[in-house]
Amino acid sequence: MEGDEEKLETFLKWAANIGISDSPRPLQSSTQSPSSSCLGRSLSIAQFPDAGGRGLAAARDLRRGEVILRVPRAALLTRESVLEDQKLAVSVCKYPHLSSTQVLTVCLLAEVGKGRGSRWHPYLMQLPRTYDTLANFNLFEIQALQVDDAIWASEKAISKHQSDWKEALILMQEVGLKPQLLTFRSWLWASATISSRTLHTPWDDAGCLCPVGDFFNYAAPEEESFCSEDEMHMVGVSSNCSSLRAEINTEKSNDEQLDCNSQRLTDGGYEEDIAAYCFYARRNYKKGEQVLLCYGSYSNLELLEHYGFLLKSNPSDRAFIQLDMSIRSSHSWPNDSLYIQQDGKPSFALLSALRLWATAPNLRREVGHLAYSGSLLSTENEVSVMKWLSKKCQGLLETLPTSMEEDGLLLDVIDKMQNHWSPAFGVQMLACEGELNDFFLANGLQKGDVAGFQLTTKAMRSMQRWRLAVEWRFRQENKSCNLVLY
Ligand SMILES: C[S@@+](CC[C@H](N)C(=O)[O-])C[C@H]1O[C@@H](n2cnc3c(N)ncnc32)[C@H](O)[C@@H]1O
Repeated sequence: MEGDEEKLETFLKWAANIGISDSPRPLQSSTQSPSSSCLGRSLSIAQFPDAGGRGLAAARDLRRGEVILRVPRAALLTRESVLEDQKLAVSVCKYPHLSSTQVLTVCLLAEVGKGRGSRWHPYLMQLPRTYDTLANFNLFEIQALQVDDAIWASEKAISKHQSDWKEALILMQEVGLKPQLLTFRSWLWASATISSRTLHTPWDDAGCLCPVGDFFNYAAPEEESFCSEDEMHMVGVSSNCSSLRAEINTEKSNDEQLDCNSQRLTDGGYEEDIAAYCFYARRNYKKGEQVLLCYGSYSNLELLEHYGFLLKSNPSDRAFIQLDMSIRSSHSWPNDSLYIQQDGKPSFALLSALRLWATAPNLRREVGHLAYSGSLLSTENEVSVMKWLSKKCQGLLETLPTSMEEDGLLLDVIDKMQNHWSPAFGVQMLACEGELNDFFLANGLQKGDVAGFQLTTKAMRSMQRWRLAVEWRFRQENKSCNLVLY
């Protein structure tokens, strides 16, 4: 059996043979000699323990806008490419009510079922075995999120996956998937692979699995970058970016080309004219730095739901607060625009809505245009809005079962348990005994088990998801505290 390193080596060789390349210039197939890896000219594989684990590093200094990876269409795993298998295609046609994503999920499982017979076998072999997306959370891990909205989002994610699986089961049985691939567990694995790794394609809204292109870890969009929710996300890289693309041809000088490319609006997209997925450096990188991709703008809860991680510092993160009917009926902002930002400031819409609500009803029409354009209405109005917000956040913090300090301590304890157990932090453990006990109970363990580092792989994975839940609520509490201070 191949180890992880051998699997990766086999995969990179396969990728080179199929035409995936990080060469700054397109390779001519006639002059191309077989290579042992598709990487090494612009990118290399590296480990980034605090920023996504396995990822891509700059193999040399990279300039913003330069092409760093091309993945030909033939390498992409899509519904279309898998359904070249006629038997599978005939079966899929019988179930037109299944969504494109459900069909891609079945396609992925069908390829896994082919084993070495799959043309993507080396790619499939190095995919993660497990995921930490919300749908994979158990009851204990979901409860650890503490905030109702987040608990509800997790339950919704699980029931959606269950109903998708049940609907697709008949197709999976018809195509003769092996019993272990018919299980809900396998469905969850395939769905999480698709949710966290697919890229947008202009011809299929289910997107594609893009070998090597899916090694890029995530960076949140920066304000000055052009990446926006509509333009790009892991399942939504701009479909029109080929029209913005500077030509990758040999006529232009390198510098001219780079200047053009730096005007690009996205850092990746499928390019029809060369039939390849192309990736560009979104900024300058020094050799060895991690090269990141913006999958889109996501709150931490959305990142958890679709990708199974969250960011310590996320400009798109938000905390929602419950608004009474009287507030909701006094403005016309959409509900999802009313939140507290990462820095604890109310969003533009929330502040505007509260300013209107704090105005006497008979005066609202008169000052409406000022409130909607973001203007302060009066000092008195502003003070009452801020007092209301502060009270609301304080109330929210008080309703949570744990305080921010306790959660900070708990995160510290979990980190130590994940790394090296030491009796020295037994005192700390006592402070978070309640939830720690619940973790041990949920995993059928005795507290003593951790002392000898005998936690099972399953318990370690559960601990990782529990940590994500605690960190998520800690960051929510942090926003509310910041607002109180603000
Ligand atoms: C497209 S894959 C990126 C490559 C992945 N690290 C791998 O080893 O195959 C996306 C996954 O990488 C991880 N990831 C990406 N960016 C991350 C980040 N900034 N912090 C933590 N995890 C990240 C998450 O597990 C996410 O679901």
